[in-house]
Amino acid sequence: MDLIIKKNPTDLAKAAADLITKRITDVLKTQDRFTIALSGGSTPKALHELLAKAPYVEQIPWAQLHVFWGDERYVPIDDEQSNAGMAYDTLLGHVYTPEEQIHVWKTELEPAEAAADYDRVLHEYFGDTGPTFDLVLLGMGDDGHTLSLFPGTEVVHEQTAWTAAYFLTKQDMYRLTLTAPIVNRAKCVLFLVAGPKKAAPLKEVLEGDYNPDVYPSQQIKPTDGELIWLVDEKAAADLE
Ligand SMILES: O=C1O[C@H](COP(=O)(O)O)[C@@H](O)[C@H](O)[C@H]1O
Repeated sequence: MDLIIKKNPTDLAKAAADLITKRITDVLKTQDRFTIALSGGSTPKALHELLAKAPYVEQIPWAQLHVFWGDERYVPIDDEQSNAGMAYDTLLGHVYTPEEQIHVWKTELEPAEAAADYDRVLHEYFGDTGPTFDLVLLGMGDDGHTLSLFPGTEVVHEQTAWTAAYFLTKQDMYRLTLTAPIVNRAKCVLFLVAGPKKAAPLKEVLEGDYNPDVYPSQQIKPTDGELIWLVDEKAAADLE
């Protein structure tokens, strides 16, 4: 595991943009497509906005990207809570990645059907064995959740299925999410974490006892891939 600490959210977004650009260009030297899973939340917005501008917008071969989302709120894409909607507004609406390479969770279906549909697409795309995404971008909530793996939910312990849909009582909404089994087969997982509210959960996730029911982010440990935590100084404040 690599831990990289940056001064503030602006420096963090720039470091993430540099790292992602380098990884995409390096990987595309040996294969013709790059598969990325985006996340939602506040932290990726600044990153997306940066990637949509010079120099990154010219450096990244957008047409070779295949885009998925780690999780989604069960809302229409034009709802302000939609992770895909946010990504289109801040990034995908400003670059050229063919629509058929952008895989949005189908929130027009019933939640369980939307999860089954995404699972089918992912299995068709990656096959049933071997590595999955070239890069998964993740955030971590103040409560230690990542993806839509929230504390105290059964999906945190999913061992087999690649996707799940469930009703998240505390938010009064359905959530659609990838699970640890598929994310842990990624070639690289990059967490982006910023702000003082993340300090206590980050310390527990990285330095505390293993307790994924309370800190679901602890479930993310790629089997063969890299794990990078890119955090700002405020989020890192409690670390040893
Ligand atoms: O609910 C969500 O939150 C997490 C963390 O978001 P942040 O705003 O604290 O950065 C995010 O990773 C996830 O995709 C999203 O659905």
